[in-house]
Amino acid sequence: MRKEDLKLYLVTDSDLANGKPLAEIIEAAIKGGVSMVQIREKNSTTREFYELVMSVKHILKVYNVPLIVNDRLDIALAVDADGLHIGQSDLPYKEARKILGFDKIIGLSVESIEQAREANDLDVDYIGLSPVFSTQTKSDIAKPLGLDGIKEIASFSKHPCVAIGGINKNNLGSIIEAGADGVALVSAIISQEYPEKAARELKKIIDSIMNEHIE
Ligand SMILES: Cc1ncc(COP(=O)(O)OP(=O)(O)O)c(N)n1
Ligand SMILES: Cc1ncsc1CCOP(=O)(O)O
Ligand SMILES: [Mg+2]
Repeated sequence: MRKEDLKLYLVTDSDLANGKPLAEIIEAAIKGGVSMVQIREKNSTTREFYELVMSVKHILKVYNVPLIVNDRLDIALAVDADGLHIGQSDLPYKEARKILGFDKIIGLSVESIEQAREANDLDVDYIGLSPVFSTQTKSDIAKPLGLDGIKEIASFSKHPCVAIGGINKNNLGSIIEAGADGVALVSAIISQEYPEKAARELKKIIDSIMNEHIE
């Protein structure tokens, strides 16, 4: 995985898609600049989750965008996904790595400074700083890390960092300024009438801030 893949990371939730097919939203979002996609289904059966991933897999392949499965190692294996995202209550990282091997991407959520320090002892591919702000999209969230939390974690973490939770076009710039390598979003893309336009707008903000820092 390249660090750049984390820049604009789409996390899906078909319950928030207003009835639109997820494949359509994903393709539009990729055209707008999404660089990585995680399929996250909290209210689906195993079969539905599997079939959903299979139905979008070819799109990600065509655009060469990594496909990550949330929570479910079995589904990640069954669909031969590029990787798996796990949190602090999911399968332990070491077990997931043993089964998936080092060719696959494994992302781990950290919900505190302490967990981010512990993650420095693991060879995860990236960490998800979760949540940065409060959000309606996920009910069981930890206390928001805020921009200060992102700044602190980015200063010592040896892993690429992607922030998640309550991110939109108005606060995204401050997260990149705080040192995150990217942002992961659900509603700011999935629930929009024009996901391509929404993604393009978000990508433009990220690029303008990152380019400022290079110059
Ligand atoms: C990129 C990214 N970061 C954090 C999370 C949250 O994972 P987790 O804490 O396991 O919560 P659920 O998503 O499983 O509800 C994520 N999914 N993606
Ligand atoms: C999956 C997840 N993990 C932490 S917050 C969150 C939901 C983010 O959704 P949104 O981008 O709509 O706030
Ligand atoms: Mg999880």
